[in-house]
Formats: sequence, C-alpha cells, structure tokens
Amino acid sequence: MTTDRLLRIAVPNKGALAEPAAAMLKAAGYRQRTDAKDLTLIDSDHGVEFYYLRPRDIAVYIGRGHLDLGITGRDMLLDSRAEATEIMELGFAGSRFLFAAPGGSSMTIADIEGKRVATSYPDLLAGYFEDKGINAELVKLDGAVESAIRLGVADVVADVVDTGTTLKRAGLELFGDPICTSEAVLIQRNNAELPATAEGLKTRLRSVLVAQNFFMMDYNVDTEHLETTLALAPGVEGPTVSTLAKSGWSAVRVLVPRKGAHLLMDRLYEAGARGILLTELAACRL
Ligand SMILES: Nc1ncnc2c1ncn2[C@@H]1O[C@H](COP(=O)(O)OP(=O)(O)OP(=O)(O)O)[C@@H](O)[C@H]1O
Ligand SMILES: O=P(O)(O)OC[C@H]1O[C@H](OP(=O)(O)OP(=O)(O)O)[C@H](O)[C@@H]1O
Ligand SMILES: [Mg+2]
Repeated sequence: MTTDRLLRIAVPNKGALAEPAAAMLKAAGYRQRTDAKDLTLIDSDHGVEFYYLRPRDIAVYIGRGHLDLGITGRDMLLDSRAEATEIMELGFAGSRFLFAAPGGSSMTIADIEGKRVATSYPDLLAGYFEDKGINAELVKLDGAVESAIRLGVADVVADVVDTGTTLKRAGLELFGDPICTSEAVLIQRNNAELPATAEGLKTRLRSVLVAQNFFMMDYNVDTEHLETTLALAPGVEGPTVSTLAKSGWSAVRVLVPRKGAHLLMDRLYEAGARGILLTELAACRL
C-alpha cells in the first residue's frame, strides 16, 4: 500500500454506463457500492475513493481538477468541452452519434442549413457545425430527443444510436456519417499529476480488458508441425512451448483473441494441432 492520498474516481451513477462501469471495477478487484443511494465508497485496501455522479457531470469534475480519474462516454467528454483527456477505451456503452430526419425525407448534411436541430449534446453539435460551416438552430433537450420532430420543436435530431430501435419507433431515418463514435472511456485532467495508485488502477483495468477479450489456448503438436501452428497463433508475448511426455510432441500454451477463436481452432487442427482447449481467463496482469 502506498502512503499517497486516496485516489478519487468518478463512476457513473445512472444510465447506460453505470452498471457496466461498476462491473468492470469489480472485475478489477475493487469494492463497489451495494446500495444505489450511496454517493461515495472508500476501498481502503486499494487507497481509492469512488464518487457516484451523473455521467454528464463527470468530465466537469475531472476537468476542474476535483477528482483524479473518471469513467464517462466519449460523446459526453466532447460535449462538456472540459479540460480532460481520454486515457483508455473501456469497451462498453458503444454508440454512434448521428443525424436523423423523418423516414423517406432522404436528407443530406447540406440540407441541415437553416434547420432546427434538437439534441442533448449541444456543444458537441455546435463544434461539428463550426467545422463544417453549417448554420443551424440548436434546440437543447434533456432526452427522448427522437420525439422532437413529431412534436414540432425541430426538423432534424442528432442523438445517440445503439441498435437504432428508438429511432425506428419514432419513424425516423438516419442520414450522414456519424458525428462521433463513442464508448465508455477513462478520463483524467489534461497534464494532471496523479497519485501512484493511478497506475495500479490503469493496469488492472487493462488486465480486465485482456481477460474479456482473450482466451487461454492449449494444444499438443508434433515437432514437424510445431512452427506452422506457432505462426498461426503467435500470442501476446509469445507462446510457451513445453515438452510432452509423448516423444516428438510439444505442449503449447498461448493467449488468443476471443474473436475468431473457433476459426483459429479449425486452422490449428488442420495444421496438425490436437487436444486443443480454450479456457476463460478469470483475471490477469500483462
Ligand atoms: N442505448 C445505448 N446503448 C449504448 N450506449 C448508450 C446507449 N444510450 C446511451 N449510451 C451511451 O452511454 C453514455 C451515457 O448515456 P446515458 O443515456 O446513460 O446518459 P444520460 O442520457 O445523461 O442519462 P439518462 O438517459 O439517464 O438521462 C453516453 O456515452 C452514450 O453514448
Ligand atoms: O439505438 P437504441 O438501441 O434504441 O438506443 C439509443 C437510445 O438510448 C438512449 O436513450 P436513453 O434510454 O438514455 O434515454 P434518453 O434519450 O432520455 O437519454 C439514447 O438517447 C437513444 O434514445
Ligand atoms: Mg440517455
């Protein structure tokens, strides 16, 4: 344990980020609140204090230097214009931020000129319009933006889209390229000096991502086919090759990306590997 002050971390208290953020911190070995009414929680074993805050406010606290690290959405960080930087992608709450208009209207970005655009991300959108030289009227709403056109308050909406179900239900169609592609990110204040415990937290979060995205693979292979199989699955730091009791055979252990793991098993089998096993990683430190 370090003698540094407690590391202060902002965790989303509600919405799409809250549950997966707490789950990721738990998977990294930290304590998390068990009562949704708790505003803070101290994990003294790790020298960390968690603050449960609205996701939209997190970049503000970090940018002003009142908290050390925070979990928020990239789109929210950009919209806040806070003096904070994204330091790690966390792999959940993936979304795109897109324009939509009534179904069948076949609008283009150029058609936005002079229109009323409803959004709950006004500064993100203002930045986009500035870059593109578009003049449009921003209508700031808190949520349920998809209803703004039907209710007559806007001609176009710009909103978070995941599956597209909400837009479809509102009879809207997407147009243009995404204004932003978002996911949950770990943020810190620009050029902040953090307690030493921050490095430990980052290492643990990175390790959770590896554990989530990789499998451990074991297989046996004879000497003739060893090199071919090693080339197919080179691993992260290189495979471990040990001698098998059966003469002329090796046992190989290697980390493989979860995505495509079954295809890789087929390829390794064709290349001579046998007894191929895939195992979940409970945790790791790389
Ligand atoms: N349906 C979704 N699927 C994936 N990510 C989403 C979804 N909705 C929102 N997000 C992402 O999660 C983050 C927080 O959005 P969320 O909707 O939880 O906040 P909010 O709108 O301020 O809160 P609330 O909806 O509770 O008022 C944003 O980065 C956003 O892109
Ligand atoms: O593409 P989908 O999978 O349908 O998800 C996108 C919807 O999810 C979010 O809504 P949320 O529930 O956060 O409500 P809000 O609009 O009030 O923020 C977002 O604002 C969209 O409305
Ligand atoms: Mg929302």
